[in-house]
Amino acid sequence: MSGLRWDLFCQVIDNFGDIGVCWRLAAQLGARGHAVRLWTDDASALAWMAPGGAPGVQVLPWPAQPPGDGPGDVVVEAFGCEIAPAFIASIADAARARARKPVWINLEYLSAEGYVERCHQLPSPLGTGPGAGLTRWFFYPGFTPRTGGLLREPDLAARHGAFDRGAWRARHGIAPQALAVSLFCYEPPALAELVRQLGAAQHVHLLATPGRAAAALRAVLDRDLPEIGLKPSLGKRGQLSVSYLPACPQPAFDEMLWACDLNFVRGEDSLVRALWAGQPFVWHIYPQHDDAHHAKLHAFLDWLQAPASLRRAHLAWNGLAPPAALPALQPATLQEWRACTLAARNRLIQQADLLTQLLGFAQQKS
Ligand SMILES: Cc1cn([C@H]2C[C@H](O)[C@@H](COP(=O)(O)OP(=O)(O)O[C@H]3O[C@@H](C)[C@H](O)[C@@H](O)[C@H]3O)O2)c(=O)[nH]c1=O
Repeated sequence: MSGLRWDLFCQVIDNFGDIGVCWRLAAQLGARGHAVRLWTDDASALAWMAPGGAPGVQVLPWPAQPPGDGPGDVVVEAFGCEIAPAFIASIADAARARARKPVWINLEYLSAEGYVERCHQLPSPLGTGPGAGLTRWFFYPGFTPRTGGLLREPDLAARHGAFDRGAWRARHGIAPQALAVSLFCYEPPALAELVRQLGAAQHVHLLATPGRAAAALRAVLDRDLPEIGLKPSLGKRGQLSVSYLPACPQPAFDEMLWACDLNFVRGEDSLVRALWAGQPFVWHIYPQHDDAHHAKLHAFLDWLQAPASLRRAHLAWNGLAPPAALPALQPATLQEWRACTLAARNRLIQQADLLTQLLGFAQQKS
């Protein structure tokens, strides 16, 4: 299906995942010949995440009024954001006037929990208000064939295959024998434990992403671990090399995950990218006040078929077990984690990607 007009709505709660996922979706729609209006209340992160924009994608401020030409063929509210009643009324008008009714979709957060399969593609008919008579459809990303799948560009494997890992590492000053570890996290309780471990090993290069991860690392190094000598070069026992990276565009962020031997990722989008990268990873899940993220983390680890040491690492990293539960990062352990990631990636590659499924769904419901 090509040439549809899409309105994609994104409210940024905090961090970068809301806009990060919406941008990937918008850019992929644009690449497949669709026209996208990405409406957001905070486009600031796109300045570094997508500085060049993308063909077919227009980024617009959150609308006070619906656009003069009415809604697109497909309207997507990402992550339960609520569009204005006036826009909903314009969907209702278009549904009456047009031969092809707009399809209204609520794109949900990613989870491996069982409710996702049960709720994926369920309708939510509106009985009252400006949208009375309309149906909004729930679309759930997920890890299994009975969900909406994950975002995966058609050329991702080819780009990954053509990636020059050695050149990337040399450009970033990583010694050939070093264990390169990327750090994208919130404030993990076991960060000091990780840094202590890495500082006691030989040839480790830690790459800290900007923002909360870099701040958390700096705090740990200043407060808890002043004894760890940080040197710009590797080679001496007990020395840890640290690079503080600048914010980079999404494709460069992906390359960092491909280049490292172990990735610490967080939230939603970088978790998916870590799976595609095929390297060992540890996920810092977005914490929720009611601890709902505990069940979500366990469901993901079950789906991942995480070996015991990887499960322990996740529990320690997310504060569900004491920091000392973080396993030693021996080569055999990392090898086991890599095998687990690759097996998971193989399972996922058999399934249709999110955009293909979303296009099919929109076609079916229009
Ligand atoms: C550090 C960095 C990140 N990124 C991108 C990668 C991702 O698209 C995005 C980060 O998003 P995530 O990995 O999802 O992590 P996050 O923690 O930033 O986002 C989170 O925000 C919360 C509000 C949501 O509820 C969470 O589910 C989650 O999405 O930033 C870059 O492109 N360049 C960079 O240099």
